Amino acid sequence: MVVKDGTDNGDAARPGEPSRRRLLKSGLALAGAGAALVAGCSRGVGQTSSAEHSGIHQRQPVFGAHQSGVTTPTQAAAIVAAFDVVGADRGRLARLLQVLTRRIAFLMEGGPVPERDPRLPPLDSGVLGPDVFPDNLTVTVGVGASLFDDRFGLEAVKPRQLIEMPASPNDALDATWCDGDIVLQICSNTAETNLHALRDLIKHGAGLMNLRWSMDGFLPPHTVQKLGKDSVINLMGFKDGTANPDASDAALMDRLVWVQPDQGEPDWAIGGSYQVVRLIRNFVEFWDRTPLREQERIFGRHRATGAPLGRSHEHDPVDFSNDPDGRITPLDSHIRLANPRTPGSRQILRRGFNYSRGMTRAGQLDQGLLFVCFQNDLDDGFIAIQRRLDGEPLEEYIKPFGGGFYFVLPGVPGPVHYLGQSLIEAA
Ligand SMILES: C=CC1=C(C)c2cc3[nH]c(cc4nc(cc5[nH]c(cc1n2)c(C)c5CCC(=O)O)C(CCC(=O)O)=C4C)c(C)c3C=C
Ligand SMILES: [Fe+2]
Repeated sequence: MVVKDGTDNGDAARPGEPSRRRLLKSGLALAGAGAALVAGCSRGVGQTSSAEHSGIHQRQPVFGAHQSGVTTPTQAAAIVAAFDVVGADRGRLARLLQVLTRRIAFLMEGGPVPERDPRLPPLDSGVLGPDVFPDNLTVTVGVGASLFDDRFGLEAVKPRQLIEMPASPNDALDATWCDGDIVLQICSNTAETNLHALRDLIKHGAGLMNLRWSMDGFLPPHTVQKLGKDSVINLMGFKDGTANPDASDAALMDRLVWVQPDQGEPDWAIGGSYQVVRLIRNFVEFWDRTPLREQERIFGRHRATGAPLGRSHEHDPVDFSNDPDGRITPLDSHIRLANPRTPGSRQILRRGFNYSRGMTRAGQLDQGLLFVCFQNDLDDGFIAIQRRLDGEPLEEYIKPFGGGFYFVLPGVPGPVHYLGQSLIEAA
């Protein structure tokens, strides 16, 4: 069967896809795949096939007040990719946002890939096979400060605190790894699903956006998807995320993460969030030669348990009031500077990943942290925390070299809308 699909290669954009018909079809396809798996092997009650076990059918919501991928429990794999918009035409920018919405909806919902005339390029890269499974995919779209320069007439509707990421004293920022008009945070259960999504979005965005930089991230699979408990293990061997605010608490997320009507932000931005991405190299060979006690004093937590120094369990409360001189937890430890537990110190929602990309020319491992965090107040959130961290002992072991500040667009209310529609219509 040859089906003509609305790709960006000459066909009109169709915001709001996938259609009900496609959803029904994909549901049938998934049901069929499940039946085939059940039929294909004899399993006892309670046993699951490897496909079911791997969560390929897991699906996150496409529509809602907020985009998925911010408060969603962290997936095991990620790509953060930044793009520059081609040209200086607001109509084309709207078209790009429509195309992205349509493709992201398809990729997150999954379904069979239509065949088409083999004289044309195939509709899909094929790297996942003939059916696209959702695999817990989220694609979260943010915009950088550069989108609000004079190209698209959006200057007057820029989020109040959105600026290009300034360099902190320990940074060695490389411009080719920084900023971008648009950022896509692609997360799912597997690196393959993310690569497939990125290739699809690059293909359909061709002529409308160009890739600027891209970084793959991962987490140890056994540390993710423990509902409500977000700590994972970073490449310095420490539990990361322990003190994160509870992302399943909607009222707390409204207070800390999602932009609210009383914040003086443009109306279109309500329901969005400020996102910070930092590409931070870890000098892991040097770290691995550092005594454990020193490592623990640098972070202010025990490595094996994640417990605060002097305590036994990861989620034991942190209390600096009985340790004013830093005898237990050094005053310049990472957690004490990041969150001194004084009135006015504000929490952020961290959602980072590890990265590893081989070795440097100097023969060292090139590993680090793809740091990501969200907040509804950038000045009181990341910027205030980073200022307190400037000069911390951890700096001897890390070197931030890229990333950016972005604004995550509000969610898409339903199938007839598209990402960033409120922004385009506010201009
Ligand atoms: C400016 C924000 C932060 C940057 C940049 C950052 C880099 C960074 N962090 C770790 C490892 C850990 N961080 C931990 C806690 C922690 N980190 C930040 C902020 C930044 N970290 C905050 C706000 C907190 C929470 C503090 C608290 O409330 O107690 C921890 C401890 C465990 C945890 O709570 O997550 C670790 C470990 C690395 C390796 C790193 C850069 C490479
Ligand atoms: Fe940290």
